[in-house]
Amino acid sequence: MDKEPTNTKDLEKQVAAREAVKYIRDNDIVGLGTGSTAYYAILEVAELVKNGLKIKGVPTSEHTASLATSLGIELLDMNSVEYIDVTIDGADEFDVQLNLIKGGGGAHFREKIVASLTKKEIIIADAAKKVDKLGKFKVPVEIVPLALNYVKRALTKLGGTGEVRMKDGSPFITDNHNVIIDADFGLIEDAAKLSESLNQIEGILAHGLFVNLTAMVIVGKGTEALTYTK
Ligand SMILES: O=C(CO)[C@H](O)[C@H](O)COP(=O)(O)O
Repeated sequence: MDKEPTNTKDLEKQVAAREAVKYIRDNDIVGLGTGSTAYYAILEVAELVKNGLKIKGVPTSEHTASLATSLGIELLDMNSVEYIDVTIDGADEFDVQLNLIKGGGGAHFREKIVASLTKKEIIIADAAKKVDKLGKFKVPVEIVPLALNYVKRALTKLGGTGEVRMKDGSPFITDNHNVIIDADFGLIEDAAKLSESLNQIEGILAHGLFVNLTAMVIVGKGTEALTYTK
């Protein structure tokens, strides 16, 4: 990925990232998201650290951990913190309630734990991610491979259809050594209810519906940052 944006969408991601890092304070523990938008936030955090800001980062994926380390950001394991002050992450969709679909990059399990530990979860996105109802983007469901067929049938019972995510001809394997089904539930009328139902299915490690975890969404629009709160 280029450090400097080469198109409007990336420029808007950078604008949102620059606005989001304004919420970081000295000595904060900072959750570091995953994906092409969170990438710009990590670059901004690294720049601030270079200029003297003292923070420790908690990564949401192996990829983010290596990127952050390579940029000189000191990291903590999520098991070693009781809370995280601010997390900056991306999303695949968000609605006016600031509920999200995440997991396009397959990192939603760690992203959800980090979000749950976080006092201020800030989502950065480009304008195209805002929807009236979640669900055009399929809901990523991370599944322990042994339970794949059981979970597939349980998803069908809930009205979800979907295939195992593939990469280069083989199933995509997450950082936690699991597989993902991208489940299509159509447009989702009640994200909280669907989230609860998915939480009940044994064999699902985490799904990509994030309900009531977000404090703020920041969207880059041209050179301006628009902030959505509840
Ligand atoms: O949830 C995620 C990864 O699991 C990402 O935040 C989400 O997929 C958005 O990615 P991008 O910023 O590249 O559009």
